Amino acid sequence: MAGILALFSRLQKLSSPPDTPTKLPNALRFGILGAARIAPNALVIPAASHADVVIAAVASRDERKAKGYAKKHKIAAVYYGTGCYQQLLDDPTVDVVYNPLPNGLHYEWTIKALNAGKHVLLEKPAANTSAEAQQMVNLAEKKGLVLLEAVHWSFHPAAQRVKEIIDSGELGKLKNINSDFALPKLPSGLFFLEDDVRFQFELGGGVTMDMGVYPLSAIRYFSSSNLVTVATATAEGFSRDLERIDRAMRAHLLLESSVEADMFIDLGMPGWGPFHLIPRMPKCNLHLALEGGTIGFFNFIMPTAYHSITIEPRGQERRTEKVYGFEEGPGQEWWSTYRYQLEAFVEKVRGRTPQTWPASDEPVKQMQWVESVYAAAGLPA
Ligand SMILES: NC(=O)C1=CN([C@@H]2O[C@H](COP(=O)(O)OP(=O)(O)OC[C@H]3O[C@@H](n4cnc5c(N)ncnc54)[C@H](OP(=O)(O)O)[C@@H]3O)[C@@H](O)[C@H]2O)C=CC1
Ligand SMILES: O=C1OC[C@@H](O)[C@H](O)[C@H]1O
Repeated sequence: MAGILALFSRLQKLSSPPDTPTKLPNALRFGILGAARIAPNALVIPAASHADVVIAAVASRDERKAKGYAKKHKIAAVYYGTGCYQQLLDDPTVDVVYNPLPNGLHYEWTIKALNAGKHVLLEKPAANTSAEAQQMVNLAEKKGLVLLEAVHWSFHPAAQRVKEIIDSGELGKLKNINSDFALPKLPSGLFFLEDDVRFQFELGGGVTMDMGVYPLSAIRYFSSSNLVTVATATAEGFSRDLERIDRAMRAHLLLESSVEADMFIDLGMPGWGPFHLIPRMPKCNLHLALEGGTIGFFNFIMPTAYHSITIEPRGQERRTEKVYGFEEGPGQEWWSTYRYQLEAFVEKVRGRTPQTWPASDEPVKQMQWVESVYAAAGLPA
């Protein structure tokens, strides 16, 4: 019962932070490119509990959408119509650009934002290709600006606790990683409709671009290993663009230090039973096999709502951990992965040392791995 009450309390605080400090006079001013669905959860709500972040501007191609979004989220400056994204970049009062545009536009608008002298919080995946990602990383470095690909889950204390257990050596050497992230196809189209940006090739669609980034980054993070090769990859095409867009992907990866990994991702798992009418449960699991036992990490992508870390040393009793905060470090148990990520991002922009920070070539590796999966599956990058 106490667990259920704690869960509801966290969920309530996730959408409505209990701590909304007065903003600092010189707080960082963020501008959002596009009235994207993800921006409220990934930035606007987390910003409410950060004294050093103001959501100052939004740009949307559609005037009504722009004004409605700005009103709903209390954003003072609104740009709309043709050229609105560039107008936001030209706004001298904007310090940081949040780029949640469709994947295929990440490169263009991040390069433009960096050239306009803005720091960039960039939605995943960073770009269309690893060559583009490399150019973005190089430009940010040259300009002395912060560029972060929003791989938010790795900022959460639960993810870091799992890594700590692996690195402690308690269970010996890591041998195998299995990672699933899959959502059901629902008759109502509750998750993704067929015209979603995720299914459009020209906009950088495909499940490996969209969801693949999570298992692939997790495999890299927990193994601390580079990719040797994608041994096999099998795609299931999206019905309207079978040859170019993957709705689901299964891949088997061989890594350095003899670690092997499997990933399964799906943007719309068909239901089961008569006429596939019974929806499947969403999947979001990590399973790690080590020489001396296993670790299961359930819900590694949205751990704030609920997660569990199950450690099973061979021949010994299983134990379960749940980690909603750092023993020493920033955070509250209701902080979302996005809030932990924002904390680190602001620390970096302010020239302080964040609790954690990815290596600067992470977005490049990310795209190399995505490219390798597509190549192995015989699909165009
Ligand atoms: N970190 C996370 O947990 C998540 C990350 N994402 C990432 O965020 C990004 C956006 O996803 P999501 O919010 O679901 O997408 P949406 O479709 O809701 O938003 C994308 C925005 O891009 C703008 N846009 C510009 N050009 C186009 C175009 N040709 N077609 C469609 N939209 C266009 C639109 O803004 P406007 O019309 O207002 O100008 C639109 O609102 C993706 O990169 C995705 O991978 C998504 C979900 C979760
Ligand atoms: O967190 C997520 O879940 C569903 C995906 O389609 C989305 O883009 C991703 O970031």
